Amino acid sequence: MSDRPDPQGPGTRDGEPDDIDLNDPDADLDEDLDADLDDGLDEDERALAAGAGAAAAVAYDIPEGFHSGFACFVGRPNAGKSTLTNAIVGEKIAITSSKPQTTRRIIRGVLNRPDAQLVLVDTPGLHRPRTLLGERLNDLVYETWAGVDVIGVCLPCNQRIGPGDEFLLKEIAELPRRPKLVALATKTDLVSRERIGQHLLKIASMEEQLGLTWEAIVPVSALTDDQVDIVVDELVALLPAGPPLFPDDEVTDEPVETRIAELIREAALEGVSDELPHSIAVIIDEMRPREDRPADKPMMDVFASIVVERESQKGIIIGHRGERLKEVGRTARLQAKQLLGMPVHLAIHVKVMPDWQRDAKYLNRLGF
Ligand SMILES: Nc1nc2c(ncn2[C@@H]2O[C@H](COP(=O)(O)OP(=O)(O)OP(=O)(O)O)[C@@H](O)[C@H]2O)c(=O)[nH]1
Repeated sequence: MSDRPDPQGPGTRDGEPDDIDLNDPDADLDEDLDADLDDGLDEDERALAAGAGAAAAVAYDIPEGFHSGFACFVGRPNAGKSTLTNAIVGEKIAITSSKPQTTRRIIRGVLNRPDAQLVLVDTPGLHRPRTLLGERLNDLVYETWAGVDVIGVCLPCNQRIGPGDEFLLKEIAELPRRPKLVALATKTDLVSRERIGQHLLKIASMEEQLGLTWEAIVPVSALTDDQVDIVVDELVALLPAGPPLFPDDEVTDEPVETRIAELIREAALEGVSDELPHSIAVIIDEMRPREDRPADKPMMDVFASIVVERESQKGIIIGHRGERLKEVGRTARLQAKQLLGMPVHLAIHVKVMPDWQRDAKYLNRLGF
């Protein structure tokens, strides 16, 4: 797993952004802070985790028979991969959205158990590339598949298995080093037991049809938390023996700026349609603790940009009299507050990077 460049960083603002301050800066100031801000990592552990990344084993007392490794979920757009990742890790790490193909980044979630550490990687969906962004995302997917120990193939019960699923599995079957495969019949809450049964039979028949082997076939609903624990058991059982790869108090190695950017993008995606979801990216321009705050009442200033591809899209994001952008800001601010454990002052600009999905310079700047 290679560490990708951090897309965030101060000083990236340019152009003539729209600047709408969405905050009532004092709204949160008097609330008691109940979150513990100390993440428990000492400097050495932090350096190890940040510098050496996944390759580094962290020195702990490792019980006999400990297993660790990487798993990822694949499946057609909207198959429920991100939702399942979140259900397993138990904290919101990957954004979920009803829009297909909104997962763009690789995000690792780390599940720690006494006997094992499971590192989950969330990938973009594989699709026919129409832009440079599409090509780069596909490369990222193949790279991820080649590096994991187990792939959970998500086949939603409420949709027939079709050419898209078969294409995906053929691609996996052709990998030079094929990870172990587990079939996951997702979204069981949406269909009858009879339909689940038929779906499982169809999944089983794919072994022969495509020349692959399922190590397990598990029906699961991430939404109602039905059988999520069984999915974890099956994935863990397929990991190689080895020490933990990350400190055991770390849920994800995503930089906090990236997580906040994703929260803003998720809020911005709510209620937009057609091509717009794919045109939205978010940059954190700057994030710094407010200076004049008492030590026991810290506050974070976050300056972010929502990037779109065309002027007309800017208007949609901002909405009538800025109402839509205000709502995006409010939603994202509350979630960022929860994530950081302190009040957040969030200022969002909307700016246009014309056709950024096709422009190498913009893509580099956005971290793709
Ligand atoms: N009823 C039901 N809905 C689910 C379940 N899992 C996911 N969903 C919904 O399905 C939609 C897509 O879920 P995601 O987890 O974003 O799907 P994804 O496979 O990561 O999608 P992409 O990012 O497009 O690849 C969302 O509206 C989820 O709420 C489930 O177990 N049951």
